[in-house]
Formats: sequence, structure tokens, C-alpha cells
Amino acid sequence: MSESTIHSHFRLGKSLVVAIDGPSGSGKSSVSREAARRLHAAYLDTGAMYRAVTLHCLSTGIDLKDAAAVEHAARAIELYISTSPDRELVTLAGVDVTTAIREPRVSEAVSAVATTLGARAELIRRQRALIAGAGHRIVAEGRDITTVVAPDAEVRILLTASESARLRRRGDQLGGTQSSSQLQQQVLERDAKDSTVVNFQQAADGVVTVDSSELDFEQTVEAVLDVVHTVAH
Ligand SMILES: Nc1ncnc2c1ncn2[C@@H]1O[C@H](COP(=O)(O)OP(=O)(O)O)[C@@H](O)[C@H]1O
Ligand SMILES: Nc1ccn([C@H]2C[C@H](O)[C@@H](COP(=O)(O)OP(=O)(O)O)O2)c(=O)n1
Repeated sequence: MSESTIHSHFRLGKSLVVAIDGPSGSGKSSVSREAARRLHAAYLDTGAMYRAVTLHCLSTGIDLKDAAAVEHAARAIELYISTSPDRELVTLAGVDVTTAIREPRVSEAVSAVATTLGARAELIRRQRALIAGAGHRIVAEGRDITTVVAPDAEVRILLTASESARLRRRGDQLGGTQSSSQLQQQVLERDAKDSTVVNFQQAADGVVTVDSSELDFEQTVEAVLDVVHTVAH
């Protein structure tokens, strides 16, 4: 579908929340960002918020096994995240941490924050406020957007890909710097840990699955926009 066709279907100003969940490396961030651009919508990377809390704990010596301390950190931090699909920016107390939150040490530790329920509750509250702040015209992606953060979203998608595709994509994204066991830990073992608190492996009722295993990036963006068109029209 062309961009102008999409526009004729989705008037600016009308509520359009597109919720996208899926496992690590399925293409959520890159595909959601591009879909948001084409829909002239905002974009929210909720995983970046879990990463920012994790980075804060690592750099200030907060014990990630101490649930009360992690919850307190999630409530107390001065966290800013851009919701423009054209400006990737995350700051902690005014310091740019956009790149630092992607470091492997954060990827390896982030499940400790994701499985701390008090921290989740606080981040979910902040995510709902960001969605409202964007006038409910936003593509929001993560693990629990379709089920918990925005179960009433106009469009709900589970973006999946085979394990081998996800490992290959993450390896390429990190420039071949990670060994295969490091990638397994950062992708598959992390998903297994995160799955203990949220279900992003199977589509909930009303959630449409897009399997990107055999699709390239552009085809995946188009598949997502086709679902938006079909479901939200
Ligand atoms: N359909 C696709 N085919 C090939 N590569 C893809 C596809 N979707 C995403 N990618 C690439 O795979 C990598 C991981 O994607 P990303 O959006 O970070 O995934 P996630 O947010 O689900 O972890 C990125 O380098 C991205 O450009
Ligand atoms: N809505 C969300 C988003 C992310 N998380 C957790 C799960 C992940 O381990 C981390 C980081 O998420 P992120 O989307 O950045 O991870 P990947 O890009 O898939 O590697 O946060 C979550 O529990 N709930």
C-alpha cells in the first residue's frame, strides 16, 4: 500500500495506537520505528526504558537482586525518552545514555529489572503517560504492550522470527563482536527469563502474528502496515 493510501485511511488527529510485541531480534524496534514514520505517528521503545533503569542500577551500584532497591530506582530516576521516530534519544538525569543502554553488559543484566514486578508497574505507568502524551497516535513496542500496557490499542501485533534469524540479525547488528554463546545468552536466555513474567511467545486473543523469518526489512514493514490497514480501518 502506498503512503498516500495509508494517509487517506488514517486521518491525523484520530486515535491510532499500534501495539507490537515480540522476542529479542524479531525486528520490533527497527520495524516499529519505520512504520511510525510512514504513519506520521510517534514511536515508543519500551525496552529502552527497562535498559535505562538497568544502566542506572549498574552505574550506581544498586544490587539488581534487591527488588525493593530496583523498584525504588525505577520510581526515582529522571528518565527521558524521545517519542519521535526520527530522533533516538534517552537521557538519565539529563545525561545522554542512548548508546550506553545498548551495551552487552546491559543486555545481559536487563532481565533482572524486567522480572522485578514493582519496577514493571512503574514503567508501565510511565509508558501509558507517554502514549497519552503523544495524543494516542503512536507505535509502541515491547513485550507486554498488546496485553498489559495498551490492551485496547486499535492494532495489536506479535512480531516473530525463527531463533536462527533472530540470532543472525542480532549478531550482524553488533558488528560480529559477540561469540555465538554470548549471542545465545543475550537473545535466547534473556527471552527465557523474561517469559517468566510476560507472555510474548504466543499471540493473545485478537493479536495478529507477523512472522518475519522469511521477510526482509522492507517486506516486514509492509506486512505490519497491511495489518494496520486491515485491522484499524
Ligand atoms: N525482516 C528483517 N530482515 C532482516 N533484518 C531485519 C529484519 N527486521 C529487522 N532486521 C534487523 O535485525 C536487527 C534487529 O532488529 P531490532 O529491530 O533491533 O529487533 P528487536 O527490537 O526485536 O530486538 C536490526 O539490525 C534490524 O535492522
Ligand atoms: N515492554 C517491555 C519491553 C522490554 N522488556 C524487557 C525485556 C528485554 O529483556 C529488555 C530489553 O528490551 P529490548 O526491546 O530493548 O530488547 P531487544 O531489543 O529485543 O534486545 O526489556 C519488558 O520486559 N517489557
